[in-house]
Amino acid sequence: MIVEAKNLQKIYKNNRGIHDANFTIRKGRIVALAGGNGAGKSTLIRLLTKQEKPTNGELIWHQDDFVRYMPDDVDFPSTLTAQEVLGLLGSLKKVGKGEQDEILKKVGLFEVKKQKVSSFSKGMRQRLNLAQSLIGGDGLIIMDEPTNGLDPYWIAQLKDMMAQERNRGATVLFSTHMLAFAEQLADDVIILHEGRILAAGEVQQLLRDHHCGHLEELWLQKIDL
Ligand SMILES: Nc1ncnc2c1ncn2[C@@H]1O[C@H](COP(=O)(O)OP(=O)(O)OP(=O)(O)O)[C@@H](O)[C@H]1O
Repeated sequence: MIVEAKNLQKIYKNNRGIHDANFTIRKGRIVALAGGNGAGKSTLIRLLTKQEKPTNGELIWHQDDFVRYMPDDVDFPSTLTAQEVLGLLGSLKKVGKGEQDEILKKVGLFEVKKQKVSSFSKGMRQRLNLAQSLIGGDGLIIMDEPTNGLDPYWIAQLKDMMAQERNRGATVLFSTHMLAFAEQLADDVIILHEGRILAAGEVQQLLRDHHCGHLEELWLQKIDL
């Protein structure tokens, strides 16, 4: 187990946020944080990445490894090139140029690595965001809506990269509002709705337990309660 949430709460002044969440994230799994707009996915990610503190309850960490993070939006300094962005992170994380180039190849930016980020399309910037999250370490990687701005080819590549991360022992947690995408890729799922956990556990087990063919069916069943 990597992290355990016990009665975790983050309540904003408008009484929205995360209410009393209990879940565990297991090592070596792909975990989807799924739910609609305003469900609480980004709030939970801000708690997991320690950008915010809980109002109540706690996150108990069972490992100290560096958490890699792909935010939902990132403003890279536009005067830097892709190579310079990865170079800066590489020197911080002690990752050599060879590995930086491998990552740039994986995300399809190797050929344009000497171009300034200001010349990049939205999709290219998102792939640079993906690249910076892949660099260094093999612990937990947290991705906030990683498919944002990616076309179908790069969504398929992203899926492969996430599976590769899991296969080499890393744990991948990603948020999505697309339940079908979560179902295709994730081993485990945490389904959020209006700040509360509707269901959490192994995807296939949850589907069997609730006699559902798909997560969407499970979600509809739960929000009707
Ligand atoms: N800083 C804040 N102050 C007040 N309310 C907030 C704050 N951040 C989030 N909320 C509220 O908490 C709830 C959960 O928001 P959050 O951004 O975590 O949802 P989300 O699942 O990431 O949604 P989306 O898919 O639309 O990005 C929403 O009702 C939102 O308005």
